[in-house]
Amino acid sequence: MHDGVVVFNSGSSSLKFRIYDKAASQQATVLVKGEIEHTPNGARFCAQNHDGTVLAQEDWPQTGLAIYDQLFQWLEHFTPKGRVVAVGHRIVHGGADFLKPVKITPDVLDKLERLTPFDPLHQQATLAPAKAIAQKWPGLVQVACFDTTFHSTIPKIARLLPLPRRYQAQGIVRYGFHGISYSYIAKCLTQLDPTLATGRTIIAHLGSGASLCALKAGKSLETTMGFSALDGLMMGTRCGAIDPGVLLYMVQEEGADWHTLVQTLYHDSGLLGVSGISPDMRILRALRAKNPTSEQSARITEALSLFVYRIVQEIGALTAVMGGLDGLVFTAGIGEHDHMLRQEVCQALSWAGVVLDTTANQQHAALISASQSRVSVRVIPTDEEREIYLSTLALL
Ligand SMILES: Nc1ncnc2c1ncn2[C@@H]1O[C@H](COP(=O)(O)OP(=O)(O)O)[C@@H](O)[C@H]1O
Ligand SMILES: CC(=O)OP(=O)(O)O
Ligand SMILES: [Mg+2]
Repeated sequence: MHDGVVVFNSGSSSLKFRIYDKAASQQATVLVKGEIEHTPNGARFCAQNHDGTVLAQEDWPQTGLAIYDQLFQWLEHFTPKGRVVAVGHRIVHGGADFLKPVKITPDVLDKLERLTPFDPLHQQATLAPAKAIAQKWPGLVQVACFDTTFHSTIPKIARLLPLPRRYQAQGIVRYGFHGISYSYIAKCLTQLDPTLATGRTIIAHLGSGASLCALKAGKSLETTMGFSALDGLMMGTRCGAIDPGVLLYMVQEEGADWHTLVQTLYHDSGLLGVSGISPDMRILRALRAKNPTSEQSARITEALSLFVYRIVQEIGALTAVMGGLDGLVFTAGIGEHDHMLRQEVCQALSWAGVVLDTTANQQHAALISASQSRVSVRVIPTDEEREIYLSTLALL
């Protein structure tokens, strides 16, 4: 009989979950892993055994909170022999109060809920499984791990926003996100490439949400997301950093209220907004390949070019902050799988001494820079679930 630790990693386009074998402790042995991808008609659910055997592959009509009932039913059905001893969660915003993982209590839940205005897209969504479990199994130990934790090393001056001081007192400062992923990659680098781990490396977490982290001597020195997960790079449905004058225009000329702004900036912009088709890189690439000369493909090309342009621009800014660049790591859905995107970014970085090994890149090799490249370029699949598991274990 195995004691299991369940991990939930809610992202903006998916909910990834894992059951770890607690008996294997630090080895982080996965018993079951699965994912719920949000689709326009509901959700696509899949789960696999530790050996890759498919346990389920289903389309669910449920959306929102109803997904958790369905998922818990599946998990309960699957784990009657075992015992779940703890659940670890990715929570996006820890604010100023939560600087490291904590056990979830009603008071902690309450404080985290109050950070919802800081991140209307994720905070409620990442708290939802924790709240549902607290209701269903009130005695079960739950641990919150935060995207913001890894960035607590960012210098004070880089945290400040040049606004009137009263906003700083309200917590309106820069936090940074995707820190669970960056923490995992930083640890991988110490094993894979100690020179990069102690040098100046940019990690590009390019998924549905996207950001860059300037890692200097293993610590976060700067990152492209700031106060909220809306800042920085262009993303699947988010615009990233834009001139605040545009918001003033929307308010004044279109009468946009808070709801309209949230919808436009978080949900209707980015790759989706510019292509007018989809936020999903796989869909955009496939449509363009099918009919390269269509008007639709021209819009897709423009969206992809802007996506690359913003990454290159921000890599330039982070390189300046670090005083140079020794390494570049691609990770998350797009970073791990889209070799064309990596090639375009690397080509635009030849000024920084990046030379790509195109064959290694097409094969998604671990090291994709050529031997003469001044900058080592790597692809490291992220594993936020493992990071959450180990933090949860540490608090048990
Ligand atoms: N094989 C692939 N090729 C290109 N892009 C991909 C591929 N697989 C996933 N993606 C991109 O990655 C995104 C999901 O990334 P992920 O890191 O899982 O996001 P999140 O954790 O925010 O849900 C998808 O929306 C899609 O754009
Ligand atoms: C912080 C953030 O943008 O997360 P995600 O990539 O899951 O949307
Ligand atoms: Mg993610």
